[in-house]
Formats: sequence, C-alpha cells, structure tokens
Amino acid sequence: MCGIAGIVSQSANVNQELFDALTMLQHRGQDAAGIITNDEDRLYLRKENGLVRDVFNKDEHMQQLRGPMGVGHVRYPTAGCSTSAEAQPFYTNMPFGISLSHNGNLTNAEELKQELFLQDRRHLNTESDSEVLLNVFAHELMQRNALRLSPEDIFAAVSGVHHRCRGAYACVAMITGYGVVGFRDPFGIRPVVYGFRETANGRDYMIASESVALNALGYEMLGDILPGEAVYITHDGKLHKRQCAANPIYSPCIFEHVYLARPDSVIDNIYVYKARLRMGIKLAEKILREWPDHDIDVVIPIPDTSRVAGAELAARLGVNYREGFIKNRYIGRTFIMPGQAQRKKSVRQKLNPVGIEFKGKNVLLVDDSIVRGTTSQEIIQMARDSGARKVYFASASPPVRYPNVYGIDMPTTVELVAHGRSNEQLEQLLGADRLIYQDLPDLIEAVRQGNKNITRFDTSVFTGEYVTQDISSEYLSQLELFRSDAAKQKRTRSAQTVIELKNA
Ligand SMILES: O=P(O)(O)OC[C@H]1O[C@H](OP(=O)(O)OP(=O)(O)O)[C@H](O)[C@@H]1O
Ligand SMILES: NC(=O)CC[C@H](N)C(=O)O
Ligand SMILES: [Mg+2]
Repeated sequence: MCGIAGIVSQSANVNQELFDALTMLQHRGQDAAGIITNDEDRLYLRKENGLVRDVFNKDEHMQQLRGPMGVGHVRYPTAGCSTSAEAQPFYTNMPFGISLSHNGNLTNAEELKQELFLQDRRHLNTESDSEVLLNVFAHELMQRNALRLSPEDIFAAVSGVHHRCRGAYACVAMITGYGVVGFRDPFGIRPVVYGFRETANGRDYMIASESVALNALGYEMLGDILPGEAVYITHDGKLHKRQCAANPIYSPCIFEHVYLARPDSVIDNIYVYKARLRMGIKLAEKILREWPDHDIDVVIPIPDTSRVAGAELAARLGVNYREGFIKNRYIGRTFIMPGQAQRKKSVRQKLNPVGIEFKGKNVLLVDDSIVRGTTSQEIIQMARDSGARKVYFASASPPVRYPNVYGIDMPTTVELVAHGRSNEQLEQLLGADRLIYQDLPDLIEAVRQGNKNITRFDTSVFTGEYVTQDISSEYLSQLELFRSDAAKQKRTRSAQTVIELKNA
C-alpha cells in the first residue's frame, strides 16, 4: 500500500502540488518518496529514503523539479528491499521515456523477470516488482511500433500488461512528452481515483491513490479508475478512458477500509469513515448479543485508526468513550515500519496512557486490527500498569491469519499472532481478560453497505482465499523465505553498498 500520484497541469510547474499530494498520502508509505517531472523534452527526478518532507529540499530539489506534468510515489516496500535504489518512480528510456509509480504487488514477478530478459531483452537493475511492471508496460508499448503514440496504442499496452501481469497494481505512468496514464489491475485490488480542476488555461487533472489528495488540492473527483480500466490524460489536457481488461471483477482489498486508507477518503465510492462507523456498530451488536451482561466502564480507542469505530462502538454500548492513550504526533504508523524491533519500540514512544482513565476501571480497548500483536500486547500491559481492573480488547476486524500478497507487507504466517491460535490462546498470549473479534460477514457488510454494486472483496488476510486464485502454497513458502523480517534486513544491509546505479 504505497501512495501514487500524477498531475497534468495547463499552467504551472507541478512540483509543489505533487509534494502536497504525496504528503496527503504519507500514511500509505513512510520509507521512501520520489517525484519525476517532465518539462519539454527533459525529465527531472528526485527520490530517496525518508518522509516526503525530508526527501525534497526546497532549494536543492524542488526548484529543479520543473515542468507541468509529473508523477510521484511514497513507498512501503513489499518486494525487493528498502534501499533507496528501489524507491519510485522507476524510469526506462525505451520507448519515449516512461516513468512509473506502482501500488500493489505482482505475484508473477519472477517469471516476468525471466521473460523480460530472455524474450524482451530488457535489463532490470533492482529486485523490485515495480521495475518489472514498468518494463512490461514499456515492452507492450514498443510492440505497437508507433512513431507518434495514440490513445489506442496506450490502451493496447495496458491490455498487454493485463495479459502478462498477475497480482495487484494501481499505477500512474508518465510518457515523456505525451501525458500521464493511470491504470488498475482487473480485480481493482488497490484503490486509485482521478479528478480535475478548472483553470483559466484549461483543465488540470490529478490521479491519486485516495481522494484526500484531490480534496486537499482543490480537485473535483471524477471517480475511481475501475478494475482493468485505464485513464490517459494528454499533456494538453484531454482525457481518454478505456476498459482494457477482458473480464474485470471488482474485488477491492477490504483491509483498505479497516486500516490502510485515511478515514476522510472515498474509495470505490465508499466513504471509509462511514465504513469504519459501521464496523463499530457491528462490533457493538456482537458484544451485546454474546455478552449482554458485560461490565465495561469505558471504551478506549488505540489511536489513530480505531478512533472512528471506537466512538460508534461506545455510543452503541451506551458507555463512555475516552481518549485514554495520547498519540505522539511526531511518530508515524508503526505497522508499516520495516523491522519488529523498531515497531515495538515505536508503540511505547507513540502512545502514552492517561492514568486516570484506567485506574480501577474495566476498560474495553478497541483497535482496528491485530496483526503481529505488537500494539495490543504493549497496550494491554500499559493499561494494566495504569491501574485498570479488567482489560478487555476488541478488534474491528477478524483475526488476521494469512499472508497478504497484494501490497501489504504481511508475508509470513509465523509473524501473524492469530495464525494457528484459538481465541483463548490469543487472550492468554496478549494478556487480555476478554478478546472480541469482529465476524467476517459483519465486516464485509459494514463496508459493502457503502456500495452495493461491489459483490466481493479481497479478504485473504482473514480467510487465506486470494481473489486472483493463483496463489499456490509453493508461492507462499517462497514469499516467506524472501520476506521474513530477518531475510529483509539481511538483504537491505548488503544492498546498501551498491545503491549508486539507481533506476534513472
Ligand atoms: O498488531 P500489530 O502488528 O501491532 O498491527 C496492528 C496495529 O498497527 C496499526 O497501527 P499503526 O500504528 O500502524 O497506525 P495508526 O496510527 O493509523 O493506528 C493498526 O492500526 C493497529 O493498531
Ligand atoms: N506497498 C506497495 O504498494 C509496494 C509497491 C512495490 N511492490 C514495492 O515494493 O515497492
Ligand atoms: Mg493503530
């Protein structure tokens, strides 16, 4: 769940707007950031590890990122490693000069790498699946053999990508001198929206992972890029759009609504905020059904993401809602940090209890999800240390028991605290007096109520069933080998010495 953005403007340089859009999407990736812009026949690229505000220095970088169109990226790695060499956008000069930002994860990247080398004669310089995706797109565009690209050529290339690539990909690509293309895999696993803004010189367009980026910059939303669809905005402000997949099946990732997306975003026509409110209601109904004589004195959310569901949960239970943990505003999201040691340390730095809210009370702590159990374990202990009498814990989503292969870095079952454990075992391990999980049908209903046209979601982290239906146990074992915390750290350490040939 990286963040992607692309802008085509009829007036000004897009550097500052891309910077602002990426800042709005920072919650989707904290490891690296990048922007590439196109001015006439020149490209300007800056990408590096770090937060948006740290990567782009005003005088050194921003002023040099010239041009009225560009694409940007904030990264949360799910493939390759986390060196700056794999920061995005990626670039290839054949044909025309194409740069690409990708959110998601390809599940056939290894096969494609072979194909690209042996058949297409293309060189890849990193382990990133996004560089693979860029080269497939570039090769498919080459196949058109066009001296001047038409929208037809571009849509045919996207169709070619759909034929060859498996997994999740929400992308923005910039074709030097031509325009910006947004496209989404035929299942629509990761979100991407687009919109426009009227100016004296014509229409400016933006494509971004979430609608918050559009709102903040004064763009009006036109809609979601649909599964399999591509939207092409030419440099002179014309919009073309086409369904490029033979058999698209809307199956967005439900975890976007649980945790990944900002609550103020609307994705796939569903208000994330409302979906989270409904998760709170469903959870309250379950508690009232299964534990009618509960003795909960107060509901305390674990900031940030569980706040919305927590408030509605408390209201439905008819008990007080209290901000018992104060979040340090300078610490980012812990779940998407790269190593367990850092994640564990950050929970304590990030959240501090307000003692009086716990002393002598039966507290119900509520979080949006329990993944590795890092947050819940620490927080339950903190509640006890603060004098709580009983500590109950509720999760607004069901137990996360299976790896994600579509752009969330949850690759190994052993790292998932709920994998192979019963509710009782989890209660004991996390140290809760009672543990309540949302039921999956309730979660699906809470989200689906926002858009009844979506008949299925990717719920693989809860069920182990993958919407693309091509995930074998061998693939998962390989993933486990390559993406465990230990394996990642080893790779990142060794890659740090060879970062100079970046993909640009
Ligand atoms: O079981 P775990 O492995 O700890 O993962 C789950 C926790 O991580 C996330 O919080 P995070 O701090 O990333 O972000 P937030 O501030 O948006 O809640 C999520 O909201 C849970 O609190
Ligand atoms: N979280 C994502 O969307 C990651 C994109 C890509 N797979 C990478 O690792 O860089
Ligand atoms: Mg959280």
